Amino acid sequence: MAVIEVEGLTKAYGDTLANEDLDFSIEAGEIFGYLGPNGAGKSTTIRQLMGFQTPTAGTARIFGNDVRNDRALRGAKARIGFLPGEPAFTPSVTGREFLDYQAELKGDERRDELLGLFTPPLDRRIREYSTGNKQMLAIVQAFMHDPDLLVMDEPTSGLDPLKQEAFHDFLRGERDHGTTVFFSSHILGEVRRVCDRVGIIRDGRLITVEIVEELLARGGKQVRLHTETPLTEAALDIDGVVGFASEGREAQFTFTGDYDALFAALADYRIVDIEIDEPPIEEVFMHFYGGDAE
Ligand SMILES: Nc1ncnc2c1ncn2[C@@H]1O[C@H](COP(=O)(O)OP(=O)(O)OP(=O)(O)O)[C@@H](O)[C@H]1O
Repeated sequence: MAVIEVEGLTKAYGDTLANEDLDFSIEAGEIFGYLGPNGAGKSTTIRQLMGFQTPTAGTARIFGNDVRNDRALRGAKARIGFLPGEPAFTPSVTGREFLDYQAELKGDERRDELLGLFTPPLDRRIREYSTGNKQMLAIVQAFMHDPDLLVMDEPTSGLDPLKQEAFHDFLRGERDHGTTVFFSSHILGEVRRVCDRVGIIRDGRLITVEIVEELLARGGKQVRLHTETPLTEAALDIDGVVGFASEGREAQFTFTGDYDALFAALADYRIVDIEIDEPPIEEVFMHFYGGDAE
C-alpha cells in the first residue's frame, strides 16, 4: 500500500518552478531517500506534503488523505513524525519544557527510549543549545509519539558522525518494524547506507526513482589488478571495461560486463592480487546523471 502518493505535484514561486509535475509514491515500510543538490526543490515538496504550502497544480495524498484538505491532513498528522529542515523553538524554554509541552499535544511513549540514543541537554535553555543539540531535540520531538510515517528534511544536518550513525541505525530499526520513512538529503553516501529507494530531483524535476541496490549494480564493480606482467587495455578487449588506467603491473577499471569474459581475457596473465569492490555511489551517480549531486 502506498503511504505517500504524489501526483503531478507542481509549485511555482513567481517564475521559478520549484517543483514541476512530480509523480512518485512511497510504499509502506520502505526508506525512501529524496536526493538532490541545494535548491533542487526538496524542501518545497516536503512543505506541500505537510500542508504548509498549497500546490500550484497536482496534489499528494498521505495515508489516502489529500494534502490540500486541511481537516483530512490533520487526522493523518497524528501518525506522522515530522522533522523540518530548520526546526524552530522558543529559545527561552528548556529542552525538557519543550518536550513536556509537545507530549501534551501528541503523546510521548517513546521519549525515554529516544533520549537514550539522542542526548540534548534537557535542563538548559534552548537558546544555549548547539546546532547538533537542537537537531537531537527535534528528532526526539518528531518521533516520541511513535509515528507510522517519518517525514524529514535533511535530518542528519548538524549531527556529528557518531550521532549520524546512531540515527541511521535507528531508521533501519524503525523500517524493520514497518515504519515508512521519507527523507531528503544531498548526501549520496547517506542515501546509499540507509535507503531502499531513491528519488533524484534536480531543478524541480524528478530525474529518476531507483532501487538503490539496482542503481549500484548497474554501476558495475571497481576492479584493481596486480599482474606479474603489465596488463594492457588492448588485452582487455571485452564489453564493459570503463575508465581503464594502469601503472606498471597495477591496473584498475570499472567493470559492468560479464565476469566469464573478464576471466577468459585474463587467462594468460598471472594474477598476483585482485580486489573487486563496489564503486563509490558518487561515481555511479556521475555515470548516469552527469554529476552535480553535491
Ligand atoms: N518562499 C520562496 N519564495 C521564492 N522562491 C523560493 C521559496 N522557497 C524556495 N524557493 C526557490 O525554489 C527552489 C527550490 O527550493 P527548495 O528550498 O525547495 O530546495 P531544496 O532542494 O530544499 O534546497 P536545499 O537543499 O538548499 O534546502 C529554489 O530555487 C528556491 O530559491
